[in-house]
Amino acid sequence: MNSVLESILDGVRADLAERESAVPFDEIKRLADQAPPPKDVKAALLAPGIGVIAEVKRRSPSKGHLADIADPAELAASYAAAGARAISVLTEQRRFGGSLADFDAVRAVVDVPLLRKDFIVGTYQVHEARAHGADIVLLIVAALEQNALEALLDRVESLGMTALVEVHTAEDADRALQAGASLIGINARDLHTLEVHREVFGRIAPGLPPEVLKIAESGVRGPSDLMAYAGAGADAVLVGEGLVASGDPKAAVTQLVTAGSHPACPRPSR
Ligand SMILES: O=P(O)(O)OC[C@@H](O)[C@@H](O)c1c[nH]c2ccccc12
Repeated sequence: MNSVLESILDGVRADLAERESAVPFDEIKRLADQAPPPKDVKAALLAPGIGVIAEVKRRSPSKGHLADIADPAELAASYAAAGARAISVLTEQRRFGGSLADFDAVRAVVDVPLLRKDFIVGTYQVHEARAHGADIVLLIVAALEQNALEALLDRVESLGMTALVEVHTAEDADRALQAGASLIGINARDLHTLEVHREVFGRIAPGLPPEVLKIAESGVRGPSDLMAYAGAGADAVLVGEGLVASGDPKAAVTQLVTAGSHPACPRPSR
């Protein structure tokens, strides 16, 4: 595993150990069982047009500070009002400045499916995501051994949620399919250099079966990037920086949603 990812995971494990001692596993499981049922994520993503998954993101390892988000709930409500199909909330604290408090604030005000965007390393975090009302959980292939990936995917599905399985390479994509992923995110950001290479999507997506839903992750600056990803077979795009650092996230997400539902926007064939 590469060192950027390894050091992020070290921090994630340390923070997780603290939460596990504050709220024991049995308790988080009980809270997960009491949460309102998860939403039908695939139905939301299969609606006509290319979907936009809009992200609440304060900072990133590559750029540092991205945006002062005083009120994540207000930002998320504006995403949903503009027609975002789903909302992603970073909950990793050390590198991305996110938190479960941000997630809760967003969950309280929006009805669209919510993605817990974090580095999931164990089952505790999956139940924790459900306890906080998550519908989608990110599983990053590069961060997990194959047996862990498979066990976590089963756990996510057994709680009625949907796993977004993130890949960076064709080898990752094979592992995701092997694990049974039906929603795959192709992340254009290189894990080693942290640079974005948008053409990665077009290299990997054609090798995925048509019934797999494909999300293009990272590097969407505006409608023309959305159109390009759509032309390469994306069902939806996941956008963070391009919204939060735009100065007017509501206008930026509206432009993307409009482009994604425009008749000229390419559609995946299935
Ligand atoms: O801000 P961008 O370039 O629009 O990227 C969004 C999203 O793809 C990115 O936040 C992301 C993709 N996979 C991740 C895994 C962990 C943390 C963050 C991410």
